[in-house]
Amino acid sequence: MTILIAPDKFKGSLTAQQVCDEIKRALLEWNGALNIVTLPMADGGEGSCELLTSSSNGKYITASVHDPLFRNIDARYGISKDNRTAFLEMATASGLQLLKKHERNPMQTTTLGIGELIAHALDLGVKEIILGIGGSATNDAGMGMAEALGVQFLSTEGERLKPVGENLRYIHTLDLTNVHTKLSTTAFTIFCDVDNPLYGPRGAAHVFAPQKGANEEMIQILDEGLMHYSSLLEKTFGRTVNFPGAGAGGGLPASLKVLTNLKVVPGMDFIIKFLKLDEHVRHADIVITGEGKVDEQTLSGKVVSGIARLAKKYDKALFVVAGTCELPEHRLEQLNIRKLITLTNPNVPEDYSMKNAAILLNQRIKEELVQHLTD
Ligand SMILES: O=C(O)[C@H](O)CO
Repeated sequence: MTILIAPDKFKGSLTAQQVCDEIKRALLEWNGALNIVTLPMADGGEGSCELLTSSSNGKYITASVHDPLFRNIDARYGISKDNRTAFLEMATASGLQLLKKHERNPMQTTTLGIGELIAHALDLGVKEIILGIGGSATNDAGMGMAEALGVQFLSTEGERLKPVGENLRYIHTLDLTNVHTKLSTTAFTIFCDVDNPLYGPRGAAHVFAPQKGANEEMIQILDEGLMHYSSLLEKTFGRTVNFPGAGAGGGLPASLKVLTNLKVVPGMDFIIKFLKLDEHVRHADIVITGEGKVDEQTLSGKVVSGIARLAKKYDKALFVVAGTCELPEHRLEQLNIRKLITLTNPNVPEDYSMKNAAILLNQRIKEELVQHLTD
């Protein structure tokens, strides 16, 4: 029997690799003859750069860049073994996790750092850049990133503007004289965690700026800035930049769209294709996936729903392991799960379950999954 184990991380307690290892150990303790394939997963968000780098037998490169508040930090990206492809995650250089809560302010934050990482990879001579965006602290529509790649943003008076969200509304001209020469010859793919447009009620400012520290007044200013920048880019380059996904990462895809030959794809679809997951699921008899918390978000393009889609396509029995499940039974039906196994229990405090997730996982697999397979 071939069993595929392809879970996401259990955020705050186990990495995807640890979840794989624990499930595998429990199953082999039951039956050492099982053929087990483990594939630690990510959905395009946190952990994707590691996933893509390790599945390409790649290595990591560290560069000194600027964080969202222009402070120096070291950030890393992956590069494939053949040095052809670089794998970057926006959040490593421009992410919310780099700021303390009181520092969050999308009027003053920049994507300069992720642009510097891109420039570093271009200087190394990669032919392809794959960039995961989301979890950002910014709403500058990629202005900082573009500046790191050689664009200068000028005001009506011809003065250089600092690349932060607040200044989008003041951009009058883009000076492209010193734009990085490799931008036009390098393939760019962005994978996004959301499909929001650049501006408007579902745009970057209205939907994501509040979590980055914006109040109502800032949201209005940022949204107007995005609208202004969008029409300037359309006039200058003749390309539409208010497309689905342009509102991800504080609007960064808008700038990349006009500077490169950009492809924008949903994160999970990209990972499924990159890891050839179709093949793995097709060859398995049983598929096990999971994540820390199964909830409404699980149903919209996360690892569990992506794997569930494939299990359904190839008619494979699907088992889901979760720290907790907050979805009612009828919402779970669409995932077509043979059995859902949860680690938490109403009588046990959540932090106990989080701390002891590895032990609990081993126990539950033996008690519930093995039991089910034996029956
Ligand atoms: O970074 C952000 O703005 C959100 O994660 C949506 O992409």
